[in-house]
Amino acid sequence: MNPVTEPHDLLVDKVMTELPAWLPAQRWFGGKDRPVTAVRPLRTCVLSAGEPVLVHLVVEVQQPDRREPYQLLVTDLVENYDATTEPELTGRLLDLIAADTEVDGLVFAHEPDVELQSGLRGRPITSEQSNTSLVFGSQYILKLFRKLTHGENPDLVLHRALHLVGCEHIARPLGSITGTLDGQPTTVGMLQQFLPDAVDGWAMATTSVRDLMAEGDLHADEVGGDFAGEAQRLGQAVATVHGDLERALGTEHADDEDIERTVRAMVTRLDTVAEAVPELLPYVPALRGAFEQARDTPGAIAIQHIHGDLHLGQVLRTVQGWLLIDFEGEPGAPIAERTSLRSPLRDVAGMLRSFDYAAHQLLVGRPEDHQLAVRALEWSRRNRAAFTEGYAEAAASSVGDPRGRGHLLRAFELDKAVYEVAYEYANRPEWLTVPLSSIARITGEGAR
Ligand SMILES: Nc1ncnc2c1ncn2[C@@H]1O[C@H](COP(=O)(O)OP(=O)(O)O)[C@@H](O)[C@H]1O
Ligand SMILES: O=P(O)(O)O[C@H]1O[C@H](CO)[C@@H](O[C@H]2O[C@H](CO)[C@@H](O)[C@H](O)[C@H]2O)[C@H](O)[C@H]1O
Repeated sequence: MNPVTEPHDLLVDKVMTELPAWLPAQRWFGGKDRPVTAVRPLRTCVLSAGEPVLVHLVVEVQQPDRREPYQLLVTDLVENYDATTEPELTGRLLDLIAADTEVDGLVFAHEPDVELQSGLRGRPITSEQSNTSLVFGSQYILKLFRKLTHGENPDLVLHRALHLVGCEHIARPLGSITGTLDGQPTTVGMLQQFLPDAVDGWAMATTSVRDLMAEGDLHADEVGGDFAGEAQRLGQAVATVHGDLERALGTEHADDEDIERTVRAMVTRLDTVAEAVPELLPYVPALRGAFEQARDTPGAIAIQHIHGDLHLGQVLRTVQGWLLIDFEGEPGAPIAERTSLRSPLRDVAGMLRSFDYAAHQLLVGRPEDHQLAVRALEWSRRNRAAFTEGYAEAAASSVGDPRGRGHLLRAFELDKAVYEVAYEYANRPEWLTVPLSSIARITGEGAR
């Protein structure tokens, strides 16, 4: 007699056949620039066996040059099988975390001293991101990491460490979901305090840029939506978080070997990206020169745990001030790099890049508009200066004033721009001009 095929087995079989076509259409899928050659299931956890079925699935996505694990939550309730869009179903995840329990090898836990309200529905946030986040009531936000990295996710590790030293610029970590990847316990979800009134820095900054662009004869400091005061406070917040990370997890000084490794990594990334994106090729010699100059930075270079992918979309303005979110590092970088000790100037560089992005994204599709280009540069310079000023005011002694670190800061900024070239090429090709035009400006004009 044939064994009875359970509804969840049928569902998983159907999902597996559709994934090669479905995955590349998802914003969070990191391999959109190359074909999916196969998808195979790695681990299945049945959270509900029927009416409707809810299955947590870890799959390995195979592409010509890589094999990467991704997390999915699937159901037979909706046609595309994606359960994360179904608030009634995702509420179950919060209930399991609140109950501190284990289902089929998936461990749901709340943080010590945290008592959670259960019975809430989990609605997905609408902004398009690298992961999928669900909001429960006005209290909690659960991030389901899409591409999985073995072990504890740095987002959870750094949030916990910062919470323990009383950091005021993060959302409190409240719980986690841990699965298993190749036998290693691996974070698949993180629950945090949700700030319902928060506005992200990108929305605020681009509103300010639009205000300036709309006022033909006013300068950035004269228009109502001037952002410089916020940029300065943001600089202070970032420096404070760096100080808190240093207190929580320590700091070291980079030796010659560390610096050499950093320069080599920047050059290697440049070569890899230039091979894939021909538009970058004309800038390779100047970029290589800028990376090699980083060796000449005078004085000791402090290294520590940092945010790793800091930009205006990773900071939230709340009534209490600025919060930093998403300490996962660059989604495209290897985990060893994302968890290594690095100069906090990398975060400063990331944020400086972001001011440049906010100013110049309005020029996408209208590169000939000289007047707008001048105004964009004015906005960017004003806010970059305000941010750096704020950072210098609050920086702990080991980090100090970024303005005294010209070569290094410039190299980090250009390295980030190279990363962005790869990111835009894979995700938003029409935005490729944003990092490319910055590279042209920075390498053409020298350090600003
Ligand atoms: N604690 C929070 N309170 C309010 N909104 C949040 C919070 N954490 C994240 N968000 C919102 O969710 C979005 C995605 O969060 P993020 O951690 O950056 O996810 P991803 O890793 O997918 O980029 C943010 O841009 C922000 O708008
Ligand atoms: O998904 P994440 O937020 O972890 O980060 C990735 O996506 C970002 C875009 O959403 C990308 O950031 C780049 O674009 C931003 C504007 O959309 C800009 O503010 C950043 O400065 C720029 O780097 C980020 O690089 C990528 O890792």
